[in-house]
Amino acid sequence: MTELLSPEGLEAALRQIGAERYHNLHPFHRLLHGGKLTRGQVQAWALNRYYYQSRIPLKDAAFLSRAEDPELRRIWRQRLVDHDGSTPGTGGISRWLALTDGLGLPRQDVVAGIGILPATRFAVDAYVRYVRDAPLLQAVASSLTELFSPAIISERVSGMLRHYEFVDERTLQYFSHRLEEAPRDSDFALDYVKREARTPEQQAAVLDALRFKCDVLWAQLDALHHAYVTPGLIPPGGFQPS
Ligand SMILES: O=C(O)c1cc(C(=O)O)c2c(n1)C(=O)C(=O)c1cc(C(=O)O)[nH]c1-2
Repeated sequence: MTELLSPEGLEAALRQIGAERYHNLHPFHRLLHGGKLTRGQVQAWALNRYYYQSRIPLKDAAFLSRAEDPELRRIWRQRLVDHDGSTPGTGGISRWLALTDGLGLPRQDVVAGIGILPATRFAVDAYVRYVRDAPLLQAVASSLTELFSPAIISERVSGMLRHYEFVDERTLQYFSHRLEEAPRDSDFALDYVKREARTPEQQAAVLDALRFKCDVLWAQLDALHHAYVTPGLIPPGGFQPS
C-alpha cells in the first residue's frame, strides 16, 4: 500500500528519479560532452535527435487536442510556438537544422528521417502515443524530464565548444533558447502535478510517467551507442558516417 505524499514529497520523489535515471548519466552523453566522439558520431547523434525534435510538436498538439481547460491550453500552446516558430525560419526545429547544417548533413535527408535508427523511431513514437493516450495528468508528468535538462544542456554546450572544432556558438544556438524555455515549461508542469495528483494512485502514476520518459530518452542513446560506439552494429538503412 502506497501512502499519500505531500506535494513536496512528490517533488522529492520526482527529483530522485531524475537523479537516478536521467540521460545525463548515459555513457553516450559522457562521450559526446567529453569530446570523445568523431564528427561522424556527432552527426549520427544530431540526425537521430532531430527525429525527437520533430515529434515534440506532434505530441504537444496531441496534448492540446485533449486538454479541455482553456487556461491549460493557453499555457501549453507556447510549446508549439517555441518549436515551430511564428514565422518561417524561426523556432526550435529550424535551430536544430542549423546544427545539422553546420555538421554537414544534407537538410532534405535530415527532415525526411533518412538513416535514423529503428530504435529512435520506436522510442520517440512511443512518447507521442503515450501523451496521446494516457490520462492527462500522466501526459503532463511525462514532460518533467525537462526539470533536469538545463544542467545537461549547459554541460553539453560548454563541452562541445571546448572539444569540437566543427561546432560553434551559432550552430549550438538551439540550446541557449532551451535554457529559458525548459524551466518555464517544467515549473508549470511540476506545479500542475503537485496540485492535481491527489491520491496515492495518481501520484504513483505520475512517478511512473517520469520513469517511462527517462526510458524514452535512455533508449535513444542506447541505440546510438550500440550502432556507433560499441559494438558498432549499424542496422540496415542506418546512417553511415563517412
Ligand atoms: O537536450 C536535452 O537533453 C533535452 C532533454 C529534454 C527532455 O529532458 O525531455 C528535452 C529537450 N532537450 C528539448 O530540447 C526539448 O525540446 C524537449 C521537449 C521535451 C518534452 O518532453 O516536451 N523534452 C525536451
